[in-house]
Amino acid sequence: MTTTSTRPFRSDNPALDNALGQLATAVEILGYHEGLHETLATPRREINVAVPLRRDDGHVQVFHGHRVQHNVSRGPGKGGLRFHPSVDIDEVRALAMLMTWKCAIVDLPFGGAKGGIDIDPSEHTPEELERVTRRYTSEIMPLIGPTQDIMAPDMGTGEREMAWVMDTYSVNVGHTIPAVVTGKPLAVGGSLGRPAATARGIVHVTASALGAAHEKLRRSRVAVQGFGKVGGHAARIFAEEGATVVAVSDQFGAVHADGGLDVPALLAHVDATGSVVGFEGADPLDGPDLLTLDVDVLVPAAVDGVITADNARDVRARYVVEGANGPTTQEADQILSKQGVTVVPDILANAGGVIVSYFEWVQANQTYWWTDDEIEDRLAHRMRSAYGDVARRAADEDLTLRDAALVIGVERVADAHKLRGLYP
Ligand SMILES: NC(=O)C1=CN([C@@H]2O[C@H](COP(=O)(O)OP(=O)(O)OC[C@H]3O[C@@H](n4cnc5c(N)ncnc54)[C@H](OP(=O)(O)O)[C@@H]3O)[C@@H](O)[C@H]2O)C=CC1
Ligand SMILES: O=C(O)CCC(=O)C(=O)O
Repeated sequence: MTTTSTRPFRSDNPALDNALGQLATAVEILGYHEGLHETLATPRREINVAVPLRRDDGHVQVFHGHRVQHNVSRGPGKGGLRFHPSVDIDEVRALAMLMTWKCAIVDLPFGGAKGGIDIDPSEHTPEELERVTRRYTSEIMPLIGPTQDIMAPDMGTGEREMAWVMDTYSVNVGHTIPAVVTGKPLAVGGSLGRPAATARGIVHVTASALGAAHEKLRRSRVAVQGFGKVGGHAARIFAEEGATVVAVSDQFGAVHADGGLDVPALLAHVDATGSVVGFEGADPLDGPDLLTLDVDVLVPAAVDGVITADNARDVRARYVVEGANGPTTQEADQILSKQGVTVVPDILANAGGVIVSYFEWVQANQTYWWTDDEIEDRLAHRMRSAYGDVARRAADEDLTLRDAALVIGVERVADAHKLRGLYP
């Protein structure tokens, strides 16, 4: 199903326009009226804050921070904090909307939220990043909390930043509140399994998608764009599960080995040098060329908007499993669908992270900690059953996996609004 140029709720920002376009598609399939569409398209709460930073050399630079709670009808807002120079309010709105559908698809008692600061972490010392993180947290204090809005890592942030968020919030409240943020270090109430959870979930849904076509993960050839928290763990776990990881990339370039990369050696190379580039035993490749390699599975796990109308026809992978949020434009999605490429959409494929964040929040609220096996089994169950729900809906209604996932997520959120009395 396509959306028309006359659809309501558009944006000049490509990421937000894409997210609004996806919502419009779901609304059209579900036959919702415009008032409900507008409710679902409109962020519930937003805060924009100035984040002045005293640099180590004494001068002051002001960054811009945002936190958007797109929807809270199913529970508190949930979603990551991004540090990237491209962050603006519209990008954060788009990412918050994706979180709403994602949490609903995997049936978590959360709404969707996201935050970000327009800062390039690679240009700052840990001391500067700590001051920025703490100032941002103080500025958005009125909006966040363990029953209001719970942060987690996203691009450019990690366990370290989450510990600073938790500490700043707790110091302001007067006692330690681990459940205000997930993706924390284990020593301050983090959960086993969270660092690799998004990647593990990606591997589970890839196995499910291949399995549905009687194909095996261990016979598949995989390319991964991005080698950070999602892409790095994904490449490692794919290789551990017996798949052949033929290429990976980061912002500096890509490496390719037709017979398969030695992923542990590559991880060690990145630890030592800061990039995949220059890894011995692999050929250099231009970053964008990774997207059009002849592989079974392509995992975009870096930035948004990388598969577009310009390169979608050149994609030779049979499965695109979206580790990143919003890596495929709507036009590209339609091209891939016509080419018979199975796209496992972001809101399903990368939900493993927020699932284990939910487990972390539950554990923090109970102050009782689960084992690795308990977390892994529960993650596997949720990912595989969500994949089953989406695949069944797609088959029953002749939809792509993306449209089926959107329809399930949007419907669950709309049902919550209806049950709470907003709509007859
Ligand atoms: N972290 C999580 O739990 C979740 C993350 N996501 C999504 O996954 C994506 C990646 O997030 P995450 O791994 O956490 O972020 P990280 O910051 O940990 O890693 C990002 C990676 O992308 C690379 N990169 C940046 N720009 C490009 C580019 N133009 N081409 C190729 N690679 C590039 C970076 O390269 P370099 O190392 O050189 O900087 C880095 O390897 C984002 O879209 C995020 O929203 C989704 C669900 C959960
Ligand atoms: O773990 C979380 O709460 C959210 C992770 C995230 O930002 C995402 O799934 O995009």
